[in-house]
Order: sequence, then C-alpha cells, then structure tokens
Amino acid sequence: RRCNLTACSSKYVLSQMHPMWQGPLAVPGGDRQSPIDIVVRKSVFDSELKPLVTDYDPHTCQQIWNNGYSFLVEYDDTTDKSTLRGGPLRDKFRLCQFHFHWGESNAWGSEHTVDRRLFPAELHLVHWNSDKYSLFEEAVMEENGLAVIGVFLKVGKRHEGLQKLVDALPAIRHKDSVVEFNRFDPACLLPVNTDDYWTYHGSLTTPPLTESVSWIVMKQHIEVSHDQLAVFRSLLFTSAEEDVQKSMVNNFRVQQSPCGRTVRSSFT
Ligand SMILES: CCCCCCc1ccc(S(N)(=O)=O)cc1
Ligand SMILES: [Zn+2]
Repeated sequence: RRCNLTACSSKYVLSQMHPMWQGPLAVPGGDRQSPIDIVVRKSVFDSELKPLVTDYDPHTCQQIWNNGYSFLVEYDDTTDKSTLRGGPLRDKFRLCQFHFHWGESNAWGSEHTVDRRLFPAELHLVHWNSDKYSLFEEAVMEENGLAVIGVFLKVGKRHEGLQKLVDALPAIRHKDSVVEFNRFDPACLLPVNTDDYWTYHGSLTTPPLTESVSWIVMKQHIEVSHDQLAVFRSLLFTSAEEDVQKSMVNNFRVQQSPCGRTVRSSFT
C-alpha cells in the first residue's frame, strides 16, 4: 500500500505543474506562504520550544519514486510507527515521505535561506497530524495538519547514509518510475544537533500550496559529497515517452513574503 500521500490526488496535483514551475502561483489571500528567508536577527527565542522527538521505524519504508518534481521516499503511514513529536508541536505527527529540492549548481538549490544564504539542496521530511486526522489528504487542508522538517545540505564529505538512496536513483531516472525501497532510516539524514531549529507557520512549497505546515528548519546542516548531489541532477523531470528529456534541477519555489510572520528559534 502506498503512503496515502501518493494517492492519485498528489500525482494529479503535482503533474499539473510543468517542471519549470516556479511561478508565484499566488494562493488567493495567501499570507502564510513558504519558503521564506529566515532573518536570524528578527527571529524570537521561545523557551517553550522543546527538543524534537523523532521515532522512525526503518521497516516502514516502502518505495522511492520520481514524481516529475522531485524524488520521494515513502513510508507506510497507516499506523503510528514513524512519528515526530515535541518541538513546537502539541500533537503526534506521522512520517509520510521525504524528498529534496536542489539546484543545477552548488551555488543554489535550497528553498529556505538563512540571512539570504543559499544552500545547494534542502531535505523535507513530511509528517501529518495523526492525533487530529486519519488521512494525509485530510490533514493537508488543515491549519495544524502538517509538520515538515527542513534540513540544509552542504557540499563536503560523502554522506554514507545517503548513498543507499543515491544508488537507487538511476532506476527512477524518469518521471513516474518507482522502485521498491525498504529499510531506510530517515533519522540518519538528520543533523547531529536537532535541538536548534527555527519554526514558523507556512505552506506547502508546491501545489496545492495549502497553508497547513508547521515548518521546523534545522540550524545545523548535513554534508553530502559533490558526486552524490550530481546523481540528484541526473534525474529527469520528463517521462520515458517524452521526446525532449529535461534534467531535474532547480526544483525549488521562489521565496514568499513573510507577511509580518515571526520566526521563532529554539536557541539563543
Ligand atoms: C492532496 C495531495 C497533496 C500533495 C502535497 C504533497 C507535498 C508535500 C510536501 C511539500 S513541501 N515541499 O512543502 O515539503 C509539497 C507538496
Ligand atoms: Zn519540499
């Protein structure tokens, strides 16, 4: 069973976007859109913010697939086996999938920035509120429905945990290709320090752009090698049938206005 995220609606939703979709695609009255620049000196320390509590079961990993926008590693979210609690969250959230955003060069690629600093890529671990909702599709429409952990990637030493993922990518070069993928522990992609993060209320960064996300952006980045990132860029936006193949790069959204939102920090 595929994580409900990949129910036709998500494919339908994502396939509506042509790969170079970058447009503002403004959401009428959207004043909580993502991504944003995190202005460190304007963030407010909140001592009530707790450490993140992740409890991921590597066996709930199901498949990895190319959805024509990024590649997703999906988890069985029919039970509370892989969960996120704590941080800014009151409820328990279930891991549904993780994916990345990256650039055609190492000079850019992340969706969020810190004092305008760009990173070559950004990891998103997507969770939904299983205390309040019974399906991802429900939660995605609700104010407190989702929690996404953002982790910046920097080019440096090879990331051993990521390599298992990188080795599977050639098998899903084209849009809509899927391979079975099991036993992957997403915790290996988190930075050593997960206590220091910024958090703010925002949206999905791809359609349906719903303003249902509690964003948790890690202060500490992870390192991956140049070659590992190059394999990300070998993926294609296009399906095998299409005549013109387009490299899957620059799959990040343009930054959105903070609209007066405060970004809180869990650290001083
Ligand atoms: C009803 C189907 C909705 C599928 C929406 C899937 C989705 C998940 C996370 C993100 S992101 N980049 O904000 O983490 C974007 C889109
Ligand atoms: Zn994302």
